[in-house]
Parts: sequence; structure tokens; C-alpha cells
Amino acid sequence: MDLFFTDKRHLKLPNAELIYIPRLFSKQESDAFFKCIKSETNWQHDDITIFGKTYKQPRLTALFATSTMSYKYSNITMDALPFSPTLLEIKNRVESISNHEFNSVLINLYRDGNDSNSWHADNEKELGINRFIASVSFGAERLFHFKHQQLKNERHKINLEHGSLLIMKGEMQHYWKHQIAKTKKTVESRINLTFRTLINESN
Ligand SMILES: O=C(O)CCC(=O)C(=O)O
Ligand SMILES: [Fe+2]
Repeated sequence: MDLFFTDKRHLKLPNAELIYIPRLFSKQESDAFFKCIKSETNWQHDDITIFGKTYKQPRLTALFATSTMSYKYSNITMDALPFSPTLLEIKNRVESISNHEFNSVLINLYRDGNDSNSWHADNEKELGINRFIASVSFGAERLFHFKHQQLKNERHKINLEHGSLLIMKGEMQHYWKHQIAKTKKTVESRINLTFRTLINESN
């Protein structure tokens, strides 16, 4: 189907199913998408409040959707912007390979190894109960860690490569948490796009 779709790993775990495609996009396409998204995006740097203390989020973000929508997490409400042609092109590729439709994408920019995304599950009510999340990575490779919240031996990591797609489905957002940890290694910036289906379209 796709020249660069050379490998696919299917991981069936207790209460979760993951599909990892290392090269959904070629190196050339990925370089171009990375550059384009980095410069075209009006990045937000939000404050988050945890246990009453306010911090700057350790990464930059942006939200896009096919209609007026908002998404709330960690006391942040993000209002979605319309999809750009670049983002639509990526969305179409992800939809055809995953056989799933998405109406929004949350984008993270990890500027260097100091930026991170701490342990969480994407279980906000706007995501509904059938949470199918497609995560595309461009730029520096970072480790995606995930752990089961009850089964202590179920702890894994995947190195998310330039141009890769990771699909998270099943009950994963109910039973597992995931994170992108800080790293002391010198790493360049990385962009991650998580395609989601939000259900508050009428708001
Ligand atoms: O950067 C990643 O690979 C993960 C992003 C993520 O978990 C999220 O935005 O919810
Ligand atoms: Fe997440």
C-alpha cells in the first residue's frame, strides 16, 4: 500500500492493543512535515496547575479540529483551530492506514530533552469510551513508556522514530498510563501529533 510501510508490530497486552509502524512516512516526507509544522504552528505555552501549584507546561502545544471544539485536561482548556493543508494531508494518510476517522489532533513540541509529558492516560470525557488514538512522530526519537496501573510487571517502552505511527486502542486509556520522560541525552526537538475523536462538536 505504501512504499515506506515496511514493518508493522502488533502488540497485544492485557487490557491494551498497540500497533507500531516505524515508517509510515519516508525520511524525506518526515523532514518536510517536521519543518512545516514547526514553523506554521502558533505554539501555546500553557500554565498547568497540579495540587494547587502553577507551572509552565514542559512542552509547547496546539489543537486543531475539523469543527469548533475544545478539549480540557490538567485544568487547561484548549480551543481548536482549523486543520491546515499540511495537517489534513497527514490526517488522510493516518486515516487510510488505520481505517479510522479523526476529527482533531493535539500537537506537542518537545524542544529538547528537558521537555516531557508526565504519566497520564488520555481518558478525558471528550474522548468518549472507544478511545482510538493515532500518534505520529517527527524529529528526534524519544522513548514512549507505558505501564499497567495494576499489573506491576507490565511496563514497556517503544522508541518512537521519525515518521512513525503508534496506534493505541482497546481499554488502554482505562488501565495503562504513558509518558515521555525527560532525558539527559542531548536531543533535538520532536513533534508528536495525536489524532483523536472528540465528541463535544455541538458545544
Ligand atoms: O509525545 C508523545 O509521543 C505522547 C503524547 C501524549 O501522550 C499526549 O499528547 O497525550
Ligand atoms: Fe497521551
